[in-house]
Amino acid sequence: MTSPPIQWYPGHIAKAERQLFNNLKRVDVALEVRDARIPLATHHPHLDRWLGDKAKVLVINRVDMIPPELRVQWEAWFRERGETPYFTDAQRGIGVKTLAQAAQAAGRAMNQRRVSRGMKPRAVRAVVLGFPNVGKSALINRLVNRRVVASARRAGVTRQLRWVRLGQDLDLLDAPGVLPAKLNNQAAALNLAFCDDIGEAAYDNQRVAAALLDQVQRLQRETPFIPPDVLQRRYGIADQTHTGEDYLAQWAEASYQDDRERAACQLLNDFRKGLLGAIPLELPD
Ligand SMILES: Nc1nc2c(ncn2[C@@H]2O[C@H](COP(=O)(O)OP(=O)(O)OP(=O)(O)O)[C@@H](O)[C@H]2O)c(=O)[nH]1
Repeated sequence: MTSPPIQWYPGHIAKAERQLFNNLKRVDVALEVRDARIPLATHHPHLDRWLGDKAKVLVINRVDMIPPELRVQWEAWFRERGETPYFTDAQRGIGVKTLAQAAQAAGRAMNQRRVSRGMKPRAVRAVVLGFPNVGKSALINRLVNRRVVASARRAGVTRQLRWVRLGQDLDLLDAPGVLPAKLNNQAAALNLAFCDDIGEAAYDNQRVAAALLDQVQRLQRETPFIPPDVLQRRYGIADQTHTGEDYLAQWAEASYQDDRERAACQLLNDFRKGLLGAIPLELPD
């Protein structure tokens, strides 16, 4: 039996979980950042339990990497499920102002509780959370307007954790919380690997690249969101006629003297940088 294409390092996961809980203790609101290409795979199934009664704001980042019509569909899909998604392009700062307002509004309940207990209202404390590479740091930079100056450290806060004041009523932790990988879903894990959102995992580039090609070709056949010639335009080989593995082999032979590892890395890199265009890998059901 062959091993699954993705494997995690348990030590890294334990460390990520410890850091995450450490961050969560200190905040009122979590901004959960997902990747618009794979908004389901970038959700951690335990997050809502970990958050308990803390407020959550759902951020779908990299909105520039999916077609606009799909954004409309995802928006409706999340709203049907009682969630309000905030779409952002953290690289260009799009949607970030609205997001900051939503974070502040989400923390209002905390202040109402304080006031009802006779305490003074205080600034809402927020943290940005998400899987590796979904754009957490870019989003923090945009939220703080690239001001890297941090406000005073609070007592009891670990040395590395600093708060940045946004406007009058919102304090943001200047370091994001990284969600640990979930272990038991290889289909979601492949999506994370395609997008490089998986962090400390070991995987086989050639199998992952071939699986990406299979998935792109399936979505080309089944949906209007991926142009039928997206691979041909870049690699010069017709799209629909091969399995992912055959496609990779043929392209490696034509362009890389049969070096499939190089071809696989190039393909993954092209996809991750958006060089194949806006290619979503998940669609709302
Ligand atoms: N096209 C596009 N690229 C983005 C967007 N947000 C972030 N990026 C890019 O994605 C890459 C990763 O972004 P980071 O902000 O470092 O992601 P992160 O979640 O902090 O990553 P880790 O530190 O690995 O957990 C960078 O090259 C960013 O410029 C976005 O909305 N659109």
